[in-house]
Amino acid sequence: MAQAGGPPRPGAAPGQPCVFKLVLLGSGSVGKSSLALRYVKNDFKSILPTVGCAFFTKVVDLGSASLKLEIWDTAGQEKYHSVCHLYFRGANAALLVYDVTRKDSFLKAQQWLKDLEEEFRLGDVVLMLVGNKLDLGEERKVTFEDGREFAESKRLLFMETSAKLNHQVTEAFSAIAQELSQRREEEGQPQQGGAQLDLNQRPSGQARCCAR
Ligand SMILES: Nc1nc2c(ncn2[C@@H]2O[C@H](COP(=O)(O)OP(=O)(O)OP(=O)(O)O)[C@@H](O)[C@H]2O)c(=O)[nH]1
Repeated sequence: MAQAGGPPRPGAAPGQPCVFKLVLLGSGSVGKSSLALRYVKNDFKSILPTVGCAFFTKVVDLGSASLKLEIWDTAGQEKYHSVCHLYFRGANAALLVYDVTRKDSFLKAQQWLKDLEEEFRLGDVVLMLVGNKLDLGEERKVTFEDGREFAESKRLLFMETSAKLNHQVTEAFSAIAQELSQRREEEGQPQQGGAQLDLNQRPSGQARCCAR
């Protein structure tokens, strides 16, 4: 099980990409691990339910800059719910994942948003609602409009994906990375680490540049 506080964070050399923490949240079996696996390794296979949290990293090349995503894949089973709260501390972004064939998972994603509201000022975190298992369209219980309307009402990014068919998976993570990068630029922060880094200043919701 990954540690809630994250891996050790040695000081890194200037010129390294900024590091952003992204958490995957949602009910059990909605496809969080499959989305992470598809994105990081372009693979799809049978996966055991996550215990606690799994951890992936991916460097994203945005052309003008690159950034490193630390992807925290939390366990969706209800018995791990309270533990998951430990993992989203310090997150810069969250994917709220539901299964388009399961209404309960859509409602659970909404509940996760409420939990996040208690932990963060929502504007400080990039949030995306993701309806996964789009390939099971005939069994769909949550319409595209349901998802889009809820996302719009809460000012979330929104996408429907299929980890199985590799549909919109890279696009979803890339959209998050773009938004993180854009916000960073708007804050006037460098995209690469360097002299402006203040290692003592690490408020929640801010990217950590070269501090890892
Ligand atoms: N048809 C279809 N099945 C999927 C898709 N994504 C995941 N699955 C399947 O759904 C099941 C659960 O996937 P996981 O990725 O383990 O789901 P999870 O949300 O990480 O589950 P927990 O670890 O319990 O939180 C597995 O059998 C996957 O193969 C998809 O896009 N389409």
